[in-house]
Amino acid sequence: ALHLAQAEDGKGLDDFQKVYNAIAEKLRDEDEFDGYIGYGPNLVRLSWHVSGTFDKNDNSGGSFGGTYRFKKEADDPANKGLQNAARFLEPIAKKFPWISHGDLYTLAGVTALQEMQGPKIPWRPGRVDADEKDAPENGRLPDASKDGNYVRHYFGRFGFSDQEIVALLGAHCLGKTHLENSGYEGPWGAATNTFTNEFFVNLLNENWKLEKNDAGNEQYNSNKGYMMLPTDYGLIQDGKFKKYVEKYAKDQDAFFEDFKSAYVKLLENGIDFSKLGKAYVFKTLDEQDS
Ligand code: HEM
Ligand SMILES: Nc1c([N+](=O)[O-])cnc2ccccc12
Repeated sequence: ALHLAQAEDGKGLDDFQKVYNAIAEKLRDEDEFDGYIGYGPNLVRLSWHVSGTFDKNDNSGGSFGGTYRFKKEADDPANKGLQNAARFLEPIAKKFPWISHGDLYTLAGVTALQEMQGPKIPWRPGRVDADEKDAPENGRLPDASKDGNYVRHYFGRFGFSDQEIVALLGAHCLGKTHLENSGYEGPWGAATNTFTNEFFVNLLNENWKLEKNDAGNEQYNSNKGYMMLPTDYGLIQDGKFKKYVEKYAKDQDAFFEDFKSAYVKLLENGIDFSKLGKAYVFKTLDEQDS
């Protein structure tokens, strides 16, 4: 059965907004990380990796139990590089010991997206820390060397449509690949910490060359120094995906709307929130300054 959400007792919007603000202020303070990209993209990747282990067939994995805190999950080779995000969040967890790890990891992704000018992401608390025995085994996260059909099959495990898959991958407008983490490198120039639809614009506008990188892996590079993973590139090789790439390249608002829905679905997979009230929508730091 689905995990029943149990919100941290007595905690409401103001309490979670305080956690949001602590993360957002730390993001602003520590802006030099990763060549001045900052921690935002890394936090978004963490929120996806803790959720992407979900398997609808037995409702195992997913964000509910916060099991990324155990080495068994954190040491998954697919999670290499996310130690930075975990270290970033340690003082936040200490300052707010009442928040569950699953809620912290997902709230951190929401905070990072909103502070990087992304869409407002409705968020619900109620994930409850589980034991190490509940941590999913390694190998549930996707392989970047594959093609569009692999991506469709992979996300089928979560019940995501073609449109949801393309929208989700739009998060690759953020940050970069690091050879020492994943065996892929770049882009430096185009790596950003602002959430836009440019991943889709790049995919359609650049002329991509398949090249072997310094780790011996093939990736697509453009003469402007942009890069795409084989799985990224699969979105324009596959006609059914390509029409959504074109839609989002033309209409950033449509991308924001569809990304928001697919990202919430990703973070809430496997959890029954029906006993909770409506989702929280947090104010950005800028909205609170004025
Ligand atoms: C087919 C599915 C996916 C594959 C194969 C994939 C693969 C990768 C790889 C290899 C990296 C580079 C990691 C590194 O070297 O540091 C990366 C980074 C990233 N991914 Fe994905 N990813 C996928 C889906 C997603 C989704 C669904 C999201 C979020 C909704 C996401 C968000 C990110 C972000 C923000 C980064 C940049 C991290 C940083 O700059 O530290 N990815 N991804
Ligand atoms: N910035 C990125 C791009 N890009 O086009 O700028 C493409 N793919 C990526 C895959 C993972 C992380 C960042 C990416």
